Formats: sequence, structure tokens, C-alpha cells
Amino acid sequence: MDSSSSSVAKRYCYNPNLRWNPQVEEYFIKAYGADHFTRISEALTRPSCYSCIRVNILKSTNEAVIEKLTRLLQGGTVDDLHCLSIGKQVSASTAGDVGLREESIDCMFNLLLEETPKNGRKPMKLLKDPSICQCRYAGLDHVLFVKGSGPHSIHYGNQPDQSVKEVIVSRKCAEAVLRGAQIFVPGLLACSSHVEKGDIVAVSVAVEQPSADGGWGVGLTRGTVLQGSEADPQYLERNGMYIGQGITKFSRAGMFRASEGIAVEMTDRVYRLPSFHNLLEGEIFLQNLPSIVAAHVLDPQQGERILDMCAAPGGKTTAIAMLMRDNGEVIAIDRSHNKVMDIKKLAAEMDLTCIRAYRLDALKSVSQTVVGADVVATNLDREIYDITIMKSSSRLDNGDMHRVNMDRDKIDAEIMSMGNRGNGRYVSKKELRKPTQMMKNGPGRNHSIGGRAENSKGFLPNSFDRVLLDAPCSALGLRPRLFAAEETMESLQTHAKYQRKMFDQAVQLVRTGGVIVYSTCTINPGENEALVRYALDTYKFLSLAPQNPKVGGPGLVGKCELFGGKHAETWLTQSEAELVQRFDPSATLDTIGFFIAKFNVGQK
Ligand SMILES: C[S@@+](CC[C@H](N)C(=O)[O-])C[C@H]1O[C@@H](n2cnc3c(N)ncnc32)[C@H](O)[C@@H]1O
Repeated sequence: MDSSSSSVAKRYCYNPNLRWNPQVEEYFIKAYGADHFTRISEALTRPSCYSCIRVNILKSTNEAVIEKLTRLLQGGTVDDLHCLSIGKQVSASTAGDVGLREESIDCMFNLLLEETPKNGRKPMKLLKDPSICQCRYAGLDHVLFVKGSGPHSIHYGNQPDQSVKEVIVSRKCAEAVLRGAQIFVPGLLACSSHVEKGDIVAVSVAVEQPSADGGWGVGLTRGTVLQGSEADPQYLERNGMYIGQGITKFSRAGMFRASEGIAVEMTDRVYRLPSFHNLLEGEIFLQNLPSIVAAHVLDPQQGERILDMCAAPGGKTTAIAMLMRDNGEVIAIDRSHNKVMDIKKLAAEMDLTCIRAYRLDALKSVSQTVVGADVVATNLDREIYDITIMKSSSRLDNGDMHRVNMDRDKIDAEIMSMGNRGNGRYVSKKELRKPTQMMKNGPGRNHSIGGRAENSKGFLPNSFDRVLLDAPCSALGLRPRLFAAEETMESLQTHAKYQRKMFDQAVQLVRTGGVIVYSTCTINPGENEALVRYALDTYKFLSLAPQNPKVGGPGLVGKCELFGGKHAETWLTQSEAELVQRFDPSATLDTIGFFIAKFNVGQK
């Protein structure tokens, strides 16, 4: 290879180098060792090799979803999914696909398909389409995997003496494209001159670079015209940052004039994963496997009252409600109004009526007082009415309040007549909740996502059976990630501090005999293990739950980060970690450093 073609090969490929804040890098090298951390860092820049789907078994079945997906994968009409089947054809004709990695992905998938019933594992059913398989672990049989592939090397039509038409996209956009998305107008940053609708363009990504003020910036104005020369912004930095090519849906000028829509439809990708955008809405939910597992670890029971702190967009909330078969009460809180609306929308889409979403700062989720007329009964078979508080100004005028009290009396009478209180006979809370929901929400509210998210002022201590704290964290375990230097030692410490404060609230809210599950998606032991140490040191009545028979793993405190290593004793040791250790590390987990700890709450 002459030097010009080798520099072309170096440029038009995908070989990113993740940047870290130097102190953070040093801290992780100490925690993991240099080699291990280098591999983690590299793996973070690659997407997972499969998409994980949770089937809403209250609305559909595995069989129905598999049937529909199979039809789509085998030449259906949804463009987005075509990338898989097209991917297969293209991969046969594309010279230079990276065979080794492909093979690793196949191995990993074959393992998922293997029929090896062991403790807690079910034999895996082989499906008609080998691109789809059903999770074989007990309790997770409503989880399906759809296979992707990569990395592929792509021929961009590049010649040493000839520049290629290009677009540059933002980092966030590129991360989504690596997971199967198309390029939408807002993600576009720059484009070559003379690009017309229907042109083929190479797609690269602009990643933050050190800026003059000591911070980081992309140094690129939206709409920049690319000349294909070294004078172009980030020309050298974009070496090895090409994620595929696509067909433009607008001319250059049109792309930057439009406010929405697809700007470039990807036709050839470095990683081929299906997109499930707008697909089988309500029947399936695209979710990282560890998130699904976190809901299982919580092990919610029908009829219970569960709190999901930091719940938006509601992935785990809906997983919990589904495990409870929509029977009980799942209270989901988030501090952002719009995100609360997202939870409501998702719950409505999935036909889950036991979810109630409120806007609330999780740091203030314990309320010691019942605030006069603001109180609305939410949990009718408790000794005291727990409180979920609506702002009195938002909905209830005096007349409404009178009705609330009247209805509450009626409901009380109904409970008594059903013998629910005292004699232990079970009456579905869904039944009991109906009148309260009617009076609180108005008819049909559950299925309408318009309006505002209600504020809550908090909940009484000891008023929940289980609490999930899916804490805001540095998210340094999520992949693909193309930049990591925004996290500093200070920001990592801030996450840890807030997580402890939230945990303090969770401890107060759960009743004796209840359960708290804490989960994060970061490789940072300062957020993961340190929280567990803090919890056990501070609250002597907490103990770590030893085992969750439903998921069949050996232990519940744990993380499954790449390569097993010193933390191989995770609940997933038998499943994901096994895959990770045996095969290409960059081709397996969708979350590298997830962490789930389950605490039993003893006598307070
Ligand atoms: C990791 S995400 C939660 C993901 C969610 N559990 C799921 O599975 O879909 C963190 C969420 O915490 C919310 N959040 C951050 N700080 C919060 C606070 N003080 N109180 C409530 N929510 C908060 C953010 O708005 C964000 O939606």
C-alpha cells in the first residue's frame, strides 16, 4: 500500500479514541489497571451487537412479536428495519468486512441460542429467523434479542486524488446512528458544497476538542461548508471517525433550512443494528438488558405499592408494572415536568393503568406532614392514608374537595364491605383505585397524555413496599460513547453525594420488611461500591439481599463490567459475564458497567 492510500485508509474508517479528563483517567487506571481500562475505554466506543426488546406481555405475546419482527426482517415494509436485511446483502458484497469481529458476534449469538439448561436457565428456543432469539434466563423470557453486526469496513468511493462528498454530524447524533438511527436535521453540523438531494455522502462525527479557554468544544458552526481540504474544521481530528454513508434527502441548502425530518438516510453503516423507532408501539419496548434486570431484581409483587425514584422516561417503571401485571400501585417520580409527561405517555401506550407519575425532586420525597386540603388518598387499604399531594391550586376547588371526601367515605365503606381491612382477604387494588382515579384524573385521563404533570409534595415515611432508586449517575457505562472528558473528579463526587442523599430518602420511605434496589450504569466504583458501603455503615437495619431466585444468579450485589476481573462474582456471572469473557468484549453488553444492589430493610 503506498503512503497516500494508507492515509486514505486511516482516514475513512471507524477507530475512535475516547478522551477522558486526565485525573479521571488516572483514577480509573488505578481502579482497573492500565490494560483493563484501555479495553473498557475502547469497548465503550462500540455499540452493542444486539438490540434488546422487552415484550409487553400484557398487550402481546412473544410469538406475536417474533412473527411480526420476522416478517419485517424478511422483507417487510418498515424502512428502518431494512438495515438488517440490507446489511446481510451488503455484507456479502462488501470487500473487507472485518471477519474476526463478525465471527465473535456470531459466537455470542450462538451462545444465546444454545440449548444448555442449567440452574435457573431455560433451554433456548431456536426461532425461524436466526436474527431474533429469546432470552433463555428464567424470568426474562419476555426479552428478545435482535442481532446486529459490525464493524464493517465501508467503501466510501474515496480515491487518493479525489475528495468525497461529506456531512459532519454531532456526537449525540453519531451515537444514535451507531445504534441504528437515521440522521435527522438537528444532528447535522456541516456539509460539502454542491450536495444535491439523492447524493451519496460519507458521514463523520465532530467530537469535542480542547478549546483555548481550557474547556472542550466542537469549534464548528452549524451550516459550515466543507471543501474536503485540510482547512476544513476538524479535518485531522475526523480521521477514523467515519460511521458510514447515506443518501441525502435534501440539497445542502434545504438541509439547513428544514427544521425537522431525516436529512440523510443511512445506506451503509459501520455497525448495522435495527432501529425500532415507532415500531410495534406499546407491544415492545427497546431497553438495555441491565435495565430489565433491575426491575426483576426489585421483584415487585402484585398489589404492592412501589416507588420508582428518578423514573423518566419510564423504562423501568413500565417493566415493574408489567411484572405486577398492572395490579398494584407504581408511583413514578422525576424532577422534570416534560419527562414526567414522557412517563405518562409510555404508560398509556403500554396500557398500564397502575402507574402514576408525578413531578417531584427525589431529594424531597419524604413528607412528614399531611397538608390540609391538598391530601388525596392513594392507597386505600393502609391504616393511614398515605399522601400523594396535588397542588390545591392545580385542580381541586372547594366543591371538588367535598366530593373527594364524600367519595373517600364511599370507598372506605366499600373496602369494609369487601372485608379487605383486617381479615386479609385480597381485593385487587386496581378495583379499589378506580373511583379515586376517576375523581382525581377525570374520565379517561389515563389514556390522554395532554395537560400537565401533577406535582407531588412527597410521601409519608414507611409508605412503600419497595423502592427503586435508579440514581442519576455519570453514565460512564453506556455505549456507544464518543467523548468522556466532560466528567471530572468533582462531578463524579457530586453524583456520589446526591446518590447518598437520595438513598437516605429511599430508606425512610420503605417499610420494615421492604426492599430497596439501587442501580446505576457507570463503571465508577466511587458511585457503585461506595454507595453500598455507605448504606450498610449508616443503616444497620439494612442487609444485602443474597439472591434472587427469579433471575437465577448467584448474588445480587454486583456489576457486570467487561472481562469479569475482580468483580466477576456478579449475579450475571453465569450469563452475560460468561459471554463477555468468552468473546469479543466490544461485541457484547449494551451497558458495560451496570450495577445493581438489592437491600432488605430490617426492623427500623
Ligand atoms: C438514569 S435516568 C432514569 C432512567 C429511568 N429509571 C428508566 O429506566 O427509564 C435519571 C433520571 O433522574 C432524573 N432526576 C435527576 N435528578 C433528580 C431529582 N433530584 N429528583 C427526581 N428526578 C431526578 C432525571 O430527570 C432523569 O430522568
